[in-house]
Amino acid sequence: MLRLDTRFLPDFGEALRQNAPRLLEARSALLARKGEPGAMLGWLDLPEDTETLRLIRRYREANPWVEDFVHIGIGGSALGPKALEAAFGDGRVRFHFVDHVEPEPLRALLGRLDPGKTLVNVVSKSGATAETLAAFLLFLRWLEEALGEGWRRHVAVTTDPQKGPLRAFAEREGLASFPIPQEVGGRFSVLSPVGLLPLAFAGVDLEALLAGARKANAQAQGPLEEALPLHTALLQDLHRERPISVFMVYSERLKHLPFWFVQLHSESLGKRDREGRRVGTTALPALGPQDQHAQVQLFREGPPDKLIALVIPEHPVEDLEIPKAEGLEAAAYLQGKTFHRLLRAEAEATYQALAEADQRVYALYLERVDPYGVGWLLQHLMWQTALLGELWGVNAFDQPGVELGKALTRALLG
Ligand SMILES: O=P(O)(O)OC[C@H]1O[C@H](O)[C@H](O)[C@@H](O)[C@@H]1O
Repeated sequence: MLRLDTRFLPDFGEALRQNAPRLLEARSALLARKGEPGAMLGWLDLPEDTETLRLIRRYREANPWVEDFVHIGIGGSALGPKALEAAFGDGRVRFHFVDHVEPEPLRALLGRLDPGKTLVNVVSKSGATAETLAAFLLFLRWLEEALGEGWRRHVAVTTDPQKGPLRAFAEREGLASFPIPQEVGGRFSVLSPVGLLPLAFAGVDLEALLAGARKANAQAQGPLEEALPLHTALLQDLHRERPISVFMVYSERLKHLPFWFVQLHSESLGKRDREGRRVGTTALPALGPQDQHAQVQLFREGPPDKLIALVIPEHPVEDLEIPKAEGLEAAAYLQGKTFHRLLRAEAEATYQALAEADQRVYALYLERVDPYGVGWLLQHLMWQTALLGELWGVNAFDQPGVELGKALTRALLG
């Protein structure tokens, strides 16, 4: 269950009423394109895709020997699974996310792995991303040297269903491969095999994850009063003149989630609109309670250039009591309380303190940090982003601005 709280934004109810026609129009415009080739709305259907789930399950069961899982991919091909594995992985398979090209950590990783017990999963929609291909070549050589012809069983490829160099390679070598549906872009792909395959090896409850995402889909398409993504899209829209959109999550397990959101928000919305104007707000990742001791000073007393969204878990999955001890009177107020109660109190205190400093802040209450709740949150945020694309007149599903950097990298390498 996901719940929006706007108690410190008393003007929001009225704004929602006034903006209802715009919001409903944005949703209709988005849904009207569903099914059109190139509309890139395939992420809407991923939570329903039980066939892919079945294939992934079967592959996981056929490979019980895997002890180390190397996930090679970057951006949308890494950030979602990285966030969810950290949150919900059962630790039985060790995960290694290779979304960089720094030689020292690559060497160190190869040095610690046993090729006979390692599955190398290469993930790329385009099949042509430099960082991903470079790392894949390295791991391919390493597997071939250690295992000879047997290397093939140690590689899985997740890429475009038809196009691209990795698809061609997988077919030629007869490798296990999984499709990223054509109509699903990288940063909207966490519930496709991009996320599902690694998370199956991490022991995550995939059904619950997808069931949560289906709830977000249902809510988003329901009556305006219940359509939460329309509400948070409006909150972001009303504050678009504030250049910074803080995404602060009160959960250690979800510590990588803000980085997934940063790509989703920034790459989808930071671009030129149809009139050529530059639009977008800068997503700033933050974590509670750690950032209470780092960024919250700025959020409270710094310039009023931010909209702050707090994600706050309402209940723990499992709680833990803070023990009592003699001779530590300073901690007396903590003793006998639970850790969740402390976390919640800190979140509420920050929420209130920010509002009292006249900062614009709202909260998304997550019933529990579990796959169901987080599946819901992820799909909610994808809806929010897609709706903002409509409201701001930008195509939320392309990223023309990153192409020049890629071309220049190639040129520099000769
Ligand atoms: O999945 P890939 O095709 O390898 O792309 C990986 C990432 O790099 C690209 O440059 C895009 O900016 C991202 O949107 C994408 O997620």
